[in-house]
Amino acid sequence: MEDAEDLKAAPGRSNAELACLLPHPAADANKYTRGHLSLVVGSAAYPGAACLAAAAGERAGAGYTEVFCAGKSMITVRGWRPSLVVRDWRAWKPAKAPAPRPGHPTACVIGCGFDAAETSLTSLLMETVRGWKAPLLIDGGALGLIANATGLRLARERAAAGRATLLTPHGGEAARLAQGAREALGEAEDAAARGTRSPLAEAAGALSPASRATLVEADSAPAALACALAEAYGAVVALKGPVTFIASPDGTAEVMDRGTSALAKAGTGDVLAGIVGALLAQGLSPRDAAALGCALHAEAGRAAAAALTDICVAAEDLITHLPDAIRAIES
Ligand SMILES: NC(=O)C1=CN([C@@H]2O[C@H](COP(=O)(O)OP(=O)(O)OC[C@H]3O[C@@H](n4cnc5c(N)ncnc54)[C@H](O)[C@@H]3O)[C@@H](O)[C@H]2O)[C@@H](O)CC1
Ligand SMILES: Nc1ncnc2c1ncn2[C@@H]1O[C@H](COP(=O)(O)OP(=O)(O)O)[C@@H](O)[C@H]1O
Repeated sequence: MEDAEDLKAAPGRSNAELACLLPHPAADANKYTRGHLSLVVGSAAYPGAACLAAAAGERAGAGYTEVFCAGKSMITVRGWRPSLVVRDWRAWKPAKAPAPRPGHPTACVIGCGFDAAETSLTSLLMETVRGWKAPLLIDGGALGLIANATGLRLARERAAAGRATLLTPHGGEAARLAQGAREALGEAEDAAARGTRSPLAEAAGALSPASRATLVEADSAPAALACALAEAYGAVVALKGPVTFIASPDGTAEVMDRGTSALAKAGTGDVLAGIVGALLAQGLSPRDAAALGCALHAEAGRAAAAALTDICVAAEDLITHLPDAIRAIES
């Protein structure tokens, strides 16, 4: 990896490059071949996040959209959109799900509407990080729950097993992930001082000096922070903000700067997670799913602002205007 000062994210992709990735259904498609999206979302405190992420995922092309949520959230999610398949999250068994097979892509989104203070959700998350074989997108409150030495170790074990992970933090969540990586570095140093061998110590030892420096600093630039988190957690990281940086564990990064401040409203991140998760569930790589999903989200924000003004846009409007975003990218 380059020195932190030298880090340059590649410019955003062109419409032509993105249009090639759009997952139009094949003539012989059925709901299973189009992609199965499982969302583990929506605690009792935040049923709305489940509604937004799931509806966005369905609209972004997933053939079968299944929501696992708190029992108290089920009625809200069912009432919001009858086409969603809604289950209690006690029925979520990530390790028992079949491995993805050719022609039947699948992915999971976890964390929209999790409360990071709700530690009872930690086992649900860690079981998923450990057991879910297909691509996994971690968002919202789940990012706070994975931001520790155990979470980092499990994320790295997924990467070592060839299982894809995508993290979608906002600035506050990215700061927590960096704190978790610092905790892991500290534990690794303690283990090294004791002469104990541990996977965490080896992982921390292998971290590039640039990433180490970025994680230790309090105010790292977002591009460098996205790259350092990607390397530390072994995941693609889309660090959201007025400009979004998409970084991969190999040290490459790209910018997505199509957004609008009309997007600065509660729930727009849940919509993004649903869109990107649906693209993963339709077989795109994490890097391509993040690049296309973030661009579609931003274009939907622009289309919604054109129709409604940049004052009036709310998260639901992005779902309504997703077709305009697809047309903008195809034009
Ligand atoms: N309708 C709903 O049900 C909604 C549920 N949501 C869910 O609420 C949970 C908590 O998410 P929150 O983001 O509100 O709370 P967080 O606990 O993640 O964020 C709280 C703190 O993080 C920092 N922060 C937040 N956004 C930031 C940003 N964009 N840039 C820099 N720092 C930032 C601020 O210091 C803020 O006080 C998540 O699981 C999320 O999915 C939210 O997405 C809002 C909508
Ligand atoms: N000023 C801005 N300009 C462009 N995009 C923005 C701006 N503010 C927020 N966004 C986008 O809106 C989304 C907000 O996500 P997030 O903070 O996770 O919201 P929430 O947690 O409420 O769902 C991100 O995709 C982010 O890039």
